[in-house]
Amino acid sequence: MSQIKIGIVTASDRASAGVYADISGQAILDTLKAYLVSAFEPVYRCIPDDQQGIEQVLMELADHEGCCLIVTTGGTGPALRDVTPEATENVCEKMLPGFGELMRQVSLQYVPTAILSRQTAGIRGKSLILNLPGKPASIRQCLDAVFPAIPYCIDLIEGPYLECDPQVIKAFRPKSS
Ligand SMILES: Nc1ncnc2c1ncn2[C@@H]1O[C@H](COP(=O)(O)OP(=O)(O)OP(=O)(O)O)[C@@H](O)[C@H]1O
Ligand SMILES: Nc1nc2c(c(=O)[nH]1)N[C@H]1C(S)=C(S)[C@@H](COP(=O)(O)O)O[C@H]1N2
Repeated sequence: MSQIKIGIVTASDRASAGVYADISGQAILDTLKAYLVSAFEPVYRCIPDDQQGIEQVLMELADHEGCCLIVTTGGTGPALRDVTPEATENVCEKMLPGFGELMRQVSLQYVPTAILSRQTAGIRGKSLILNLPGKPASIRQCLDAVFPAIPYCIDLIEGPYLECDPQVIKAFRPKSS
């Protein structure tokens, strides 16, 4: 059986320069480890908020590393250097706007500034790319909301079968008739 690979991409000028530790990238890894019973290999990158650089990393993780899921953090807001959604749209063939809609809706329970995130998701080949905000606290809040739909989405794009720990998160797969 081939190894399940999941990409974690932190887009942050300061984290990539070592000004602060990348707590959000680590939070994504910790959350995925808590959710998944399936063994997976994380493929991690921490890079500046540069659109071309983000696009290159997303393409590398999707096309060469074969990640079935790539979770990004940071660069989703309105600041001049926030370009992660643009990079995501540029490399994806299909967008899945429902992910961003649900994450913003849930995030509003925590912060009124949730509406400032342009976070989205899309498909490149057999990879699902998902944007999360940069704030460490947002990682679990957003993933708890959307992760139940992710294993089935990966089934639909012919990726590996992701098995979750039902005590932690319940994956939803519609019954086949
Ligand atoms: N990867 C991260 N690890 C730890 N803290 C983060 C991370 N990203 C953001 N934060 C925290 O959230 C705050 C607001 O996020 P902001 O969007 O400004 O970060 P950023 O995108 O990393 O910024 P920049 O790219 O300008 O360095 C930051 O000041 C920092 O305290
Ligand atoms: N769940 C959650 N969503 C959130 C936040 C948060 O703290 N928690 N921060 C918001 C803020 S303050 C901003 S500016 C936007 C974009 O953040 P980013 O540019 O770091 O991606 O995400 C928003 N979404």
